[in-house]
Amino acid sequence: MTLAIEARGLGRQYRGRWALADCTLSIPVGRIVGLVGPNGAGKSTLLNLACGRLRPTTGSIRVLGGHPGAGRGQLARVGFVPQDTPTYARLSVADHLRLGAAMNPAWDREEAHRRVEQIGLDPRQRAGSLSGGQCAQLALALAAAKRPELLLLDEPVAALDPVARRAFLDEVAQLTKQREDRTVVLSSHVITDLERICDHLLLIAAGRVRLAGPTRDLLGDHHRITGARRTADSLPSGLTVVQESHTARISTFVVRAGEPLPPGDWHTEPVDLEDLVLAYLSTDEPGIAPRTTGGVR
Ligand SMILES: Nc1ncnc2c1ncn2[C@@H]1O[C@H](COP(=O)(O)OP(=O)(O)OP(=O)(O)O)[C@@H](O)[C@H]1O
Repeated sequence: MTLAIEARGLGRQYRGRWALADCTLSIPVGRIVGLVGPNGAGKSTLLNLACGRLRPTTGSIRVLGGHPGAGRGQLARVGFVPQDTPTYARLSVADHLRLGAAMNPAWDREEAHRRVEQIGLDPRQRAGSLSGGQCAQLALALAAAKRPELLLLDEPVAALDPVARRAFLDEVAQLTKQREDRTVVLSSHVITDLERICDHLLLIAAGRVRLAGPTRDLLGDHHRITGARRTADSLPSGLTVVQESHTARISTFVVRAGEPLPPGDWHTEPVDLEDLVLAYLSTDEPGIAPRTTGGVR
């Protein structure tokens, strides 16, 4: 099976400091991947490694079976919109479309014009006079019209107003419906946005992969347990305790379980994506990691 992204022991240093370390992951083609993590976690670094703008310090990364950025063929298969959505200030919107058409063999002219019209941009307007949100939308329209097999979007909706954001996310979902071998990776801090469209989660914290997999499986595996105050050791064995909190009388745990939890004197409920991400990020302090229970089942 060809993977959209496959990394083995991938690491990247900036001036001797690790931005990403020992990153091993596999992302199948055809997924919409939500890339999440706190500020400075290494998300942009990973996306830059995947498109070939950065080279690894250690390990390897393959994208659609090839080396990132290796030659025109590979570049044509991958679209990347960085966080700062670069456009050419002195060129007009129409110039950008012409440039896109000249540089991309699979350019979809109709799609590009449709998007620019939909966004309401004046083709004669120079990019330098567009608002931040309009610039971001132009960059996204260009990336989509390139019709890449893998689209990497670094916080694409951060600058968009709520209506534009919703429309954009719907368009991203459409992109993968149009072509089932198309993969989209988008980073965002707004988990509810990701929850709407993503079917795969990649959670990075402090330069390391903390959680990865199909969202449905991850949500099915995790539960919130609430009951009378107790220690994690009194829970059934084999659970991974991701997060725990206690009041004087009540204990709450977010746990990962490979199979359904046995009945007990506690209340069990599912978690949503935001609960899950926050639970993993709550264990982000050095030395605190999820642990496995060893109690009697
Ligand atoms: N060009 C650079 N030179 C030095 N350090 C860098 C450089 N780019 C990133 N870093 C550092 O690498 C780490 C990871 O940064 P990165 O931009 O990948 O994080 P991020 O998860 O995308 O963050 P954010 O959510 O804030 O955009 C941070 O500590 C950052 O300061």
